[in-house]
Amino acid sequence: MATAVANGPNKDEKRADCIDGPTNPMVTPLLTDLYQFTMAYAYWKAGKHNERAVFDLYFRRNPFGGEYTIFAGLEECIKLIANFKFTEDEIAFIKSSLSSSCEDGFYDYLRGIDCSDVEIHAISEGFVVFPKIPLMRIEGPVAVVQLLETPLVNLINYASLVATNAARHRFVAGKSKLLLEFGLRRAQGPDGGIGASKYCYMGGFDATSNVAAGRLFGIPLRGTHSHAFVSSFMSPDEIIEKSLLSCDGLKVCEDFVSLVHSWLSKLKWSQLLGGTFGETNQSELAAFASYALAFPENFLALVDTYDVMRSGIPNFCAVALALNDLGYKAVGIRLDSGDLAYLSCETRKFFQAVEKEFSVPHFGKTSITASNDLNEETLDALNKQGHEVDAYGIGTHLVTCYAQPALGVVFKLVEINNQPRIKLSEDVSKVSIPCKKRCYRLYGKEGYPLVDLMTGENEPPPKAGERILCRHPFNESKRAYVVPQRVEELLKCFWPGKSGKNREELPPLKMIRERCIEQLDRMRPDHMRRLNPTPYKVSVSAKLYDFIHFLWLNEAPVGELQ
Ligand SMILES: Nc1ncnc2c1ncn2[C@@H]1O[C@H](COP(=O)(O)OP(=O)(O)OP(=O)(O)O)[C@@H](O)[C@H]1O
Ligand SMILES: O=P(O)(O)OC[C@H]1O[C@H](OP(=O)(O)OP(=O)(O)O)[C@H](O)[C@@H]1O
Ligand SMILES: O=C(O)c1cccnc1
Ligand SMILES: [Mg+2]
Repeated sequence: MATAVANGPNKDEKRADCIDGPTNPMVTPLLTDLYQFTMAYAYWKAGKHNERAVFDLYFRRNPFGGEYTIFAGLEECIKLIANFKFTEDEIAFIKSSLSSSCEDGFYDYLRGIDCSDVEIHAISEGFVVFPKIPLMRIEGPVAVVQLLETPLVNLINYASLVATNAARHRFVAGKSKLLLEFGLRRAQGPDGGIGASKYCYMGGFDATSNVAAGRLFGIPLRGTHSHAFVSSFMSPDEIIEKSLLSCDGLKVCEDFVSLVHSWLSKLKWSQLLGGTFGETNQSELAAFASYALAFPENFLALVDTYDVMRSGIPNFCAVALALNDLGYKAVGIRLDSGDLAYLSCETRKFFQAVEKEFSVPHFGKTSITASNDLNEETLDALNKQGHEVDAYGIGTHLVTCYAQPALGVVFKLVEINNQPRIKLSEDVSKVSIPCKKRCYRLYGKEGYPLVDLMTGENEPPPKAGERILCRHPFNESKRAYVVPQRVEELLKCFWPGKSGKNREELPPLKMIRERCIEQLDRMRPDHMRRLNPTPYKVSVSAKLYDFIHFLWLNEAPVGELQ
């Protein structure tokens, strides 16, 4: 074990304490709404800026018509908090943006602030979460925490939305399918593209085509080729370098293209396949042969440029069989148009016939990737029809969150100077839940989470085996006694400020992904189904219920009828 240096922490300890800045350098203290600065000034002017405030960050409704959400984006929030400091340039810009009547003392104040006195409790990233439960509780000097509202909401909103979208696509596709995120070109700008790759991986995708995201986050990279590559070839005569070394390195095939041609003839005249196709497109054959020469160990062909069954599939098989002669195993094909259920089944039959006719073991299992405007509904339709797809490449609908463009994350004041605060609304679902709270997940005897429970900060925690009354926060008649088998505290300290608490580690992305998959597996199936899922119960303790309603009556003016 390393021994500590007398004058402070040793190198390892120092490194553990240092948190890099946000992935996107645009995430600075200026990435906020102007009104956060005007409020900060007004707090400062009123001498209120150091009042201790507690804000909850939460959302009101699960996205995509579902009953669950994946919490994502926390690491980037902590990276912002850890590095929150204004530069002189930024202060000069704020000064130029606020009224000239704002006093200089405010800018001295801004110069001095950071998040060393801010305390953040949060649910762990990758957890399944539900409406109204604080995902993060942010406590600190009111002016500082107010400045954090916009960037924190921004960092959580899309991250959680797209991670949930990915989890939902995974749910429909099934565990055995390979899911590839292909969305960069369609994402909402570079940050949308990078964020989509990170959080789709977190939500259960296997790989991305986004090279920058692969480098930044260590996400596995995968890809095929495009129609342009196929249509860029005119004929097999174009291929100059035709030799290919066998997989074992022991022999050289001097003319791989001729070998491919000979296989194409065998396919055409074979007993099982004869008559299913005639002349295939020769420029496509040239493209496939070239790709195989470039990547003999990773040959995957896009087969729909001209005609899937009459050209793409026979051409692919000819190249794959030629590769097989040299000891290579072709990876598979990608379908990017047409009826994906029908074409995948026909392709599978063709592969199985090739396996049988030419005794090529496992050829029937050659991988079929499908793409083209896929979304939850099309995946579901394919399942219902029956298909033979092994992998999906999904772009536009996944990364743009086409089905729902935003998760309504909000940031509400729940306490100031130890005084609970409430925000009332005509719409009960928008009434905020006051007080600095603790949150628990109560598990039932079958191991499923039963209910999430919010209590006041100082209430005794629920205990396994002890009956506790869980109440709907606003509906008097909805309540239930729960005897939890297990109790899990949800909010953990991710930024201790000056509290002296231990800080939770920020785990690597792969670990968050595993946690997310495990969390989803643990949910009761009726909460997860696509059609009419059962809402998960979110509740408050009896004491908190009484307090909410006391405060509500206290703050709401009594109407007068005339
Ligand atoms: N069997 C199927 N059941 C339901 N939807 C499917 C099925 N096969 C494909 N789809 C979907 O139908 C849509 C077909 O779209 P579109 O008509 O634009 O494609 P296409 O004409 O096949 O291909 P392209 O225009 O790219 O050449 C896509 O969203 C695709 O995902
Ligand atoms: O369909 P998405 O889910 O967005 O997935 C990514 C798509 O991007 C590529 O083609 P692109 O859409 O650029 O061209 P295409 O529509 O002509 O195939 C690829 O072939 C997929 O179809
Ligand atoms: O690798 C692919 O096949 C790919 C990548 C991005 C978009 N469409 C397809
Ligand atoms: Mg497309």
